[in-house]
Amino acid sequence: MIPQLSDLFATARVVSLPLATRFRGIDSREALLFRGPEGWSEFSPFAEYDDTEATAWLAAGIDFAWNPTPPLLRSSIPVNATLPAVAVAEVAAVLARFGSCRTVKVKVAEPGQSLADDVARVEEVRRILGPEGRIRVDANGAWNVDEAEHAIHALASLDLEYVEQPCATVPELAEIRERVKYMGVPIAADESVRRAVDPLAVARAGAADLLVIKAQPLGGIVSAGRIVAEAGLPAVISSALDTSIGISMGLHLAATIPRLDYDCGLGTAALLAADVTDEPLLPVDGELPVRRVTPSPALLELHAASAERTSWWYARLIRVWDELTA
Ligand SMILES: O=C(O)CCC(=O)c1ccccc1C(=O)O
Ligand SMILES: [Mg+2]
Repeated sequence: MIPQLSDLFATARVVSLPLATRFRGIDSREALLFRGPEGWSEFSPFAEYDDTEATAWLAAGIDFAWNPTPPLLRSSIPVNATLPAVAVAEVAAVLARFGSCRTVKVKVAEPGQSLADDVARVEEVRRILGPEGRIRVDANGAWNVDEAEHAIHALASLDLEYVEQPCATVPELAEIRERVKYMGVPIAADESVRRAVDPLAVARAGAADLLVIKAQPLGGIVSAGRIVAEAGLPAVISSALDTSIGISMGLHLAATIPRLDYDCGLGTAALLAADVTDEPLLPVDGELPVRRVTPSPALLELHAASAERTSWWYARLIRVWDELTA
């Protein structure tokens, strides 16, 4: 069931949360929050996404607010720390925000940086985690196949759990996966799932060993859960740098997945310098509890987006709701 626009606007609030560390080229994260019969939910497609792409994000937000979740199979979710492409000198301080996580996802291939920067950053993470720590890297599709092969050769001695979206396209993923198979480095697909016309194409092509699954871009808990089941590959449930309310949606998705073989990328509230709740979903001993989140009125007020940005989000909500109900 899709609520009326007036039902959404009855509780809608737009917030702008400062980031502790620049991430994906942004210093603050905007989100539209609203409440339904099941509780608070989030609509936060990135600003540059068009209305068609944002439609799945709204379907997800509505689903989490209006529909009961499927049965929850666990009450706590192991999570990784997420390290933006910061300088070596900043690595320890950023990781400290996540508490003691055994797994770190390191952003690599940042525009304007070199492979040497990536190697130095991953070396520093390995030094801090020790040999038992699990390190995965995420290139956000920035390498071509040769660059990916070169980079994986340079990073492999640091012991990689997997490489997330080394290249942009499914055929490139298939090619790099074949080239590094002999090294035992698995390939994960993220953008090739959440931004693809067909999220199952990458699995069908045999182009990835595992999938990164995000609740909002994949249309919500039920829809994302179906994709995981049909893909038949291990899934890492991750955030889209959501507020604690969006993280809560991801945690509920993670709790419904029959098998969770990898730590989930849901620790990202630690990258925010402020949140909408007095009890943010920050990892403790590498875990997060599966629970809903209610924002604090004072924090909604304190972090309210400007009038101009609020109008922008309201207009976007109207357009995307129109597209969703068309
Ligand atoms: O997976 C994680 O550790 C955190 C989520 C994350 O990295 C992310 C957050 C916002 C936008 C894109 C991405 C990404 O995985 O590429
Ligand atoms: Mg990714």
